[in-house]
Amino acid sequence: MTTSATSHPQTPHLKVALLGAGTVGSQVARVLLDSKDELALRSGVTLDLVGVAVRDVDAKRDYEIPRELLTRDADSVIDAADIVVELTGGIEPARTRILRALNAGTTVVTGNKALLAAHGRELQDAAAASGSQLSYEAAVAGAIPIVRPMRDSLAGDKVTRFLGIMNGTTNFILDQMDTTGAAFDDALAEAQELGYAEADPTADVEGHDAAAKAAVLASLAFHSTFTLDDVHCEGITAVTAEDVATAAEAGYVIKLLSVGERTEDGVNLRVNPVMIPRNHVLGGVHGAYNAVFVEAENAGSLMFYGQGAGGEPTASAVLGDLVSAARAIARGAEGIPLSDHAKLPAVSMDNVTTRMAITVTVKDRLGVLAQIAQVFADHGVSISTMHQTEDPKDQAISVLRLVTHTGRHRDLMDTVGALRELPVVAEVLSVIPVETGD
Ligand SMILES: NC(=O)C1=CN([C@@H]2O[C@H](COP(=O)(O)OP(=O)(O)OC[C@H]3O[C@@H](n4cnc5c(N)ncnc54)[C@H](O)[C@@H]3O)[C@@H](O)[C@H]2O)C=CC1
Ligand SMILES: N[C@@H](CC=O)C(=O)O
Ligand code: NA
Repeated sequence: MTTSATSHPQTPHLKVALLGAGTVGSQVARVLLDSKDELALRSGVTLDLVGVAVRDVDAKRDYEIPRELLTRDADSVIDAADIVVELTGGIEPARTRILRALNAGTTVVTGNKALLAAHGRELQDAAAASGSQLSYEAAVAGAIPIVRPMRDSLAGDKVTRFLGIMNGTTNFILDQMDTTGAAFDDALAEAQELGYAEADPTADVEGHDAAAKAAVLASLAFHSTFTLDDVHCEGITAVTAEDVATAAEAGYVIKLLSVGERTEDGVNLRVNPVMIPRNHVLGGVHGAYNAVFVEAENAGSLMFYGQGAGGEPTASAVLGDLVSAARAIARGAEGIPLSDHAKLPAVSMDNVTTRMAITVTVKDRLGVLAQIAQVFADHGVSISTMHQTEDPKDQAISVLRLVTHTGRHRDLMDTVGALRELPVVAEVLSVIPVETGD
């Protein structure tokens, strides 16, 4: 930290190094450079962007960063900085670079949920050992303040559950399929164009990004360490236009939900596509918007809503962390070590209770419905509604749409397994949990 630079002599100056100048990084650079005076007045600290480490200094960027700031030498800018902002993504070299900064006592701000969900504990320990700060508001639900409220505002409460829409790309795709009838691939291409998707959008559509966020948020909510492997994860690639249309006919909409739920034995973490009533508050979360509900013993229900992806919204979260970290450094404060003292284990899906919408095609024979009903009864699963239509392509086949009453996940999946084995069942077309909002 210095106080000698010329433009803002009255405030302490901090050197900021930026790693990565893509969708989010270029917007962070824009705010740091274009709003430097305003940020200094607001925070009492002048943030000097001293270097931007990139792979290609000549690449075209959303915001033109002065050429003299760009470098391919990440280590030099890290070593020269008071605060390092990591926005390159992925595990390596991001992990090594962040550790280099933290081990040297340098504050780090990152949006890298993939890294945090894999090596979060290692990074927290490095920060604790050197007294440096590690902040990552952008890593969960983009612009929405949720990491800080979970870490600080709810530190005196006991969180019992969070659930929400935490991936902008998949919400955008599902919303486009629902509202415009767009094809999956076209909606994904548009989400990529708008800067919502990860560098490899497989992470979005397979649910890994939402699962990483669930692990990061759960670690804070339940004072334990969870990784990506602890999250039951199903993406949206198996969701068809027919599923979306069928859900719509029944007054439902399909959303990719991320849930962290305290149980008797630990914490269940899951990400999967779920049918929710169209008039449910999560049914009204459109485009790349995200929403997170949190339930805590004393606070009751809380809801957080906002833009979950995109360069500018995500830059807002990064800048919030930056200003906050700068203020702490200026006061001489160290980072706050994050404890995982509760050490709650991740528990499997087996005992999670849910309702399930199951669509099967059956051979249209006498007694087929009785056979189907028997399979459900054998597994202790009760059917709530059943709707039979003729397959327009084949009159010998019927399409059966069933919705169950609430049952244990394991019983429901065993039922589906038994249906697959039943000779009268031609195909199990889809199996989607139903959230009733009760
Ligand atoms: N795009 C979004 O809406 C959000 C992104 N994030 C996270 O923010 C981070 C950045 O995301 P985006 O800006 O969207 O990604 P991006 O792919 O647009 O930008 C990453 C940039 O880093 C550069 N880069 C990659 N490896 C590098 C290396 N080894 N050295 C120097 N530069 C390197 C790439 O060339 C690219 O320009 C990721 O961790 C992502 O998960 C978090 C919240 C929202
Ligand atoms: N790819 C992510 C970006 C924000 O975290 C998403 O679509 O939500
Ligand atoms: Na956030």
